[in-house]
Order: sequence, then structure tokens, then C-alpha cells
Amino acid sequence: MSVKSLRNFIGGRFEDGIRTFDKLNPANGELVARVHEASRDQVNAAVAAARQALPAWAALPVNQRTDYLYALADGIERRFDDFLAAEIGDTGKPVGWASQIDIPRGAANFRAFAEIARTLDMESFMTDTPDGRQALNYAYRKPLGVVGVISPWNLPLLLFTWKVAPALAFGNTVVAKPSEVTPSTATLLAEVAAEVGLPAGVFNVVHGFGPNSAGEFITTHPDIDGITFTGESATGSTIMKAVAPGVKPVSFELGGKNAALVFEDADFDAAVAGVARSVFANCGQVCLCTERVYVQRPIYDRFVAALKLEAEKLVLGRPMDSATTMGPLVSHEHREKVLSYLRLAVEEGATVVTGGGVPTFGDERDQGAYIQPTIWTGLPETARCIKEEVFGPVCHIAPFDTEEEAIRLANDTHYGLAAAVWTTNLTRGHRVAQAMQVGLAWVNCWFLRDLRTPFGGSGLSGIGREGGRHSLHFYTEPTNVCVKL
Ligand SMILES: O=C(O)C(=O)/C=C/C=C/O
Repeated sequence: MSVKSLRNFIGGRFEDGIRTFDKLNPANGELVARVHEASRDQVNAAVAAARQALPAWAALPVNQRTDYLYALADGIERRFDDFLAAEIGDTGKPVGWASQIDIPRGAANFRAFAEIARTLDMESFMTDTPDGRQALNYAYRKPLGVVGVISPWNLPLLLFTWKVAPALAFGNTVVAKPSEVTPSTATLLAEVAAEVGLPAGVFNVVHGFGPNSAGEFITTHPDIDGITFTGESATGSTIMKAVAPGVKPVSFELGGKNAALVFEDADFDAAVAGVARSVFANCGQVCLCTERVYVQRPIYDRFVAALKLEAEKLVLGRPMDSATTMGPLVSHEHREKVLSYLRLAVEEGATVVTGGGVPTFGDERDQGAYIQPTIWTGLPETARCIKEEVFGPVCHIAPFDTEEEAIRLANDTHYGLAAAVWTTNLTRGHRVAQAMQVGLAWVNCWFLRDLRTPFGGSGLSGIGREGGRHSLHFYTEPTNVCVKL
């Protein structure tokens, strides 16, 4: 595979950076790309270009503006194979997952928000006034302005476009920094933006890191009007401090320590398959993944044995092999973090039901960041491996007896992102889902997404919701106009 040069996209033009850094393929350690790190001056130029493009972009009739989003979606689909190869080269994720989730959702996000922007109603009220007449109140919405987008490495194109699409749909312009770990599909999207004639400055891509690099230059920039970020909770705190002097709005989708509750009346096979997918999908690198499984005692032993079988059926193969069901972690650095938790779990007294280490293949995959899918039991609820997000293909399974106990166990966390409830008693399913202190509760399913619904979490899992009309609250500023009639 040839080594790509990934450049910055500023004011409609591709530019070299001040230095380059290497991007390695996590499946085999091969050099994939040399990435051009943007300077502070280049980030300043991107913000200036976005500011200059804002009035004309915001003034476009919504159908014309959203036609560009449909064109971006069409462009992703037109270059599907390029985006697929880029995403897989960056992440090592299996072609089955990337071709069904990551790339299609890249296009779907643009279409969903184009449709929402075109069809959303305007909030208004007719107000009776003391003089027996009325007043008309309506919320006139304007774009937030120049939006800083900082996106993560786990679902790179999906989460990049999950932010860029609503930002552009509602008339904002964007300065976006993809994770330095997965720079390729964001750069391809910039190529598509140029191909479809998106006006210069509307969408800018700058590459780099967080501290003392493009991430910090964006979040501390006085002319950025708001930041939308997906990533680790600690980074979210850092960004909040950076925007505090300017009291800028933030939209955060951060970490999670998500629970799955399996009741004895669950469809056993469906619950096993569903929990296995929610634990091991994308090598456990989805903020919504399950890391804590609680199973009602009568089926506990049977469930542990069944999930062990599912884990051991996973095919840790080459990313482009359609038989592969689990690829490597995204980098050796991240594997070291996950391995530190595998070691910690043993120190904290875990029983390792399966996995717990690094597989050996005897081929180029040994240079990759592969790790064994792992299941623990026997940890106390106070263990760090029960409280802290691992963000890898690992889970802990514990028994419970009553519904009240299950709810208490699931909610005993400072995170608040997602939960999954497995039961055939839907009255219980609704009741327990509503009792979860999370932003997203699935019943007899997981990661089933309707893009019109509110998406996000509370506590350490973030601030705000994006999706459907909920994206309005971050990407627009309403002026309530009151007219005496
Ligand atoms: O499915 C989505 O729209 C989404 O935002 C997924 C986020 C996953 C984070 O790791």
C-alpha cells in the first residue's frame, strides 16, 4: 500500500503543515500515511476563513445549503471504496463492520441532517394579552457561528460527520480536527467537499494533537463560537477550561461504563448474542459498549459459559478478510492502556473466564495491536475495573437477584451514557429502561439508532444531546421575537 500524504484543508485549499507525523496501520504496524500537522497560524487562518464564509453560507436558502449536504453524502458513496480502505487502514477494523456501519453512516448523517434542517418546524405561540388582544411569539434561529469540531478515533467518519453535518445544515461554518490516530477519512471528506464545490472556508480540516497543537489552538481560539467534542471525559474537562474565559457553549459525548441487565426471563440466545455484540463490537471501542454485565442468578452460570463461547468464537483476523469478526485495537498505545486493566483486574481479584492477554499469530499480525477478548467475574463493585472505562473488548459479569438490585448496580457509576436491558417482560423492560440514569437505554437490542432521537449522556458521559431537533439546541441560537398584534 502506498504511503499517503494527508494535508490540511484551509479556505478551500490543501496545505502542508509545519511538520509531519507518521500514521501506522494497527493491524500490521505498516506506515499508512504521513500527516501534516497544522501550525497555530494555520489554525488561525482556518478560523478566519470560516468566519469570512459564514455570512454567505448562513444566508443561503436552506434547500440550497442542504443540497451541498446531499452532494457530500453522494460523494462519500461515490468514493465508498476509498473511504472504506482509508478507515480500515487507520483503525484495523474488520471490513464487515466498516462497510456496514462506519462508511454508510457517514453518508446517512449528512442526509439525516439535511432532511431535518429542511423540515423542522419553528417554535411559536399565540399569547393572549390583558387588553383582550394577542401577541405572536416565535423563536427565530440563527447559526451558532464558527464551530470547532474535535472528533475521536473509534468511529472516525461516523463521528466526524455526526458533528459536521448538523453544523453545516444549520448554517454554521466549521474548523474540524480529526483524531491524530485516524486522519484519513476526514481528509477524504475534504477532497469530496472540494469536488462538490462547497464554498471555500465553509469546512476546514486541520491535523494535529491536543496540547500545544491544533486541538488546543481551536479550543482556545477567541473567534470560535462553540466546541463539539467526542472523546475521553478528562479531555472534555480540559476543553471546558479552555472555553471558560469566553463562556463558549460545548456539546460533549464522552466516556461510559455501560451496563447490560439480563433478566432470567430474557430470550437467552438473543441476550447472549446481543451482549456479545455490545461488548466485543469494534474491539470494544465504542463509547456505547457494555463493560458491566449483570445477570439474574438463576441463569448466571449458564450465561457466563455461553458468553465465554461467543468470545472464543471471535475471529481475530486480518481487517480485509470478510471472515474477521474482531480486529486489533486502534494502536499499540491504546493496547498498553487496555493491557494495564487486564493486569489490574487480576490484582483486584478477578477470575479470568477467557482471554486476558495478547494473542500470537506467527505472522504480520504480531506487529499489530491485537488483544484477546476477555471476560472477568468475581470482582467487587468497588474495583477500579468496575468503575473505570477500559474501552476494549472486555466485560465483567456479576449476578443479581432482584430488579431493584439490578437497577442500583447499573446506576452505581459517575458515567451516564448507555444501558441495555434484556427481558421478554416488556412492562419490566420499559420500567427498568426508564430507571437507568443514562442518555440511551436499549431494550432487547443495542446500538440501534434513529438519527432523530436525542443522543448523549450525563455525568462524566457528557453535556447536551445531538440528533434530530436536539442538535438545534447546540448548533443554533434562538431569538424569541414577540410581536404585539
Ligand atoms: O451512532 C451515533 O450517532 C453515535 O454518535 C455513536 C457514537 C459512538 C461513540 O463511540
